[in-house]
Amino acid sequence: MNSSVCAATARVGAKMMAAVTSIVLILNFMTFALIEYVDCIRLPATYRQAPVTAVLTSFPMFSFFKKKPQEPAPLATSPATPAPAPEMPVVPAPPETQTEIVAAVTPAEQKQSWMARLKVGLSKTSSNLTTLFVGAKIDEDLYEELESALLMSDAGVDATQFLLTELKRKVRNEKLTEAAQVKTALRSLLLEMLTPLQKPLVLGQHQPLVMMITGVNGAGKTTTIGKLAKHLQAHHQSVLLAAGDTFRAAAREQLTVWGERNNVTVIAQESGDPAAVAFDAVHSAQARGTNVVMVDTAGRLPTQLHLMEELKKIKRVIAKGMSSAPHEILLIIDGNTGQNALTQVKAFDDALGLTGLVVTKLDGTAKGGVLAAIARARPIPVYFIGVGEQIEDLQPFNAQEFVEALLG
Ligand SMILES: Nc1nc2c(ncn2[C@@H]2O[C@H](COP(=O)(O)OP(=O)(O)OP(=O)(O)O)[C@@H](O)[C@H]2O)c(=O)[nH]1
Repeated sequence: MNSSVCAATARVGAKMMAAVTSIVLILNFMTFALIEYVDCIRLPATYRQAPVTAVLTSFPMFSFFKKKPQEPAPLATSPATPAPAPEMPVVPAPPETQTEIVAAVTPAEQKQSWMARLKVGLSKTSSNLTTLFVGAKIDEDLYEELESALLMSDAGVDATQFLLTELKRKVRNEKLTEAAQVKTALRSLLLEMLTPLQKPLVLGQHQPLVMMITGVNGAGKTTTIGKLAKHLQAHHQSVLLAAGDTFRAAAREQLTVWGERNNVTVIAQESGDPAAVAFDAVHSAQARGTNVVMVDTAGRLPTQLHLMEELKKIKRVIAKGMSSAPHEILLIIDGNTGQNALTQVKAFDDALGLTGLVVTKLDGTAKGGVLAAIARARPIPVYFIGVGEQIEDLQPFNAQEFVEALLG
């Protein structure tokens, strides 16, 4: 009897303990939830949305350029917290602060995927060039096939003839007997030809470094500006953009909104005078101590002479704002335009005195040979080549990598 009373009491006690423990747990949970809620409503709305904003801004920005902004963007915008504008004299940066944008910053895996994409981009030319050496005899037929392959790769008549003549000479002088040896000889000739185009964009020589970005419509100017701005920021350079494409509807707004999202100041004006926008941008960069100014310009054909005159005017007006500027005048070339790209290089160089080229879209139907044509006719440095729309798809031009992608 006593033992059964004890057991019953123990069971009742255990149930009571469990009930008390549950109540305490529920109370704890409610208190914790209440504290979280109170904390949460005390935070500013923007902070609570921060993760969402971060996700949005971490998306590739390039598709964004072609989208219309949801709301009209303000004209001259700065990053969310505008940098103070100290009155800074314009002095050249000391040499030790000079830096080059080089591919060395690319991590190994990224480098591999870049090479893979470059190879895919140039695969058409590469397969045309490499298959003709397989099991071939060194004779006129081989040279004729090589001539066709080079012409089809957009190398143009002059570069093709030059390569063939030099190759025949090499074969004779070095007494080459195997097709594979001829291929190796071609590889070294191409490398010799393209190496002079490999020059890095040097930063830190001017404060600010002023770059004018030009090109025909749709060549990839705005996209390249976006990618370059990111590269420059990665090299610890502050960047200011001048929305000098006052022609294409919404170009200014797109650049402005992109600038806001990426903490890059954008100078824009309603006036529609690109030279005035560029002038303002240079002054603003001097006042803020910004490292690099990139002046976007509207796309134009070299045959539109009045528009080419407008470019010359932008250049002159920039020089009024800073006598040594513009320090870089870049032409953006669509790699798919074949020999027409060479015509563009010549025309823009004659009008402006180009300092560098960026060849975009080498991932499409591009054949790559146009670089050989440029090397022969106008060896202007190719600072960057692009194989896609992501930031990492724009990389400094490296002749060795390029030849490897073409000839394996
Ligand atoms: N596949 C590929 N597309 C690219 C590359 N670079 C740019 N593009 C695309 O090319 C199109 C034109 O690029 P934009 O940067 O707008 O060209 P733009 O020269 O500023 O054009 P306009 O302002 O009209 O003169 C866009 O759809 C870009 O996403 C590239 O390397 N590869």
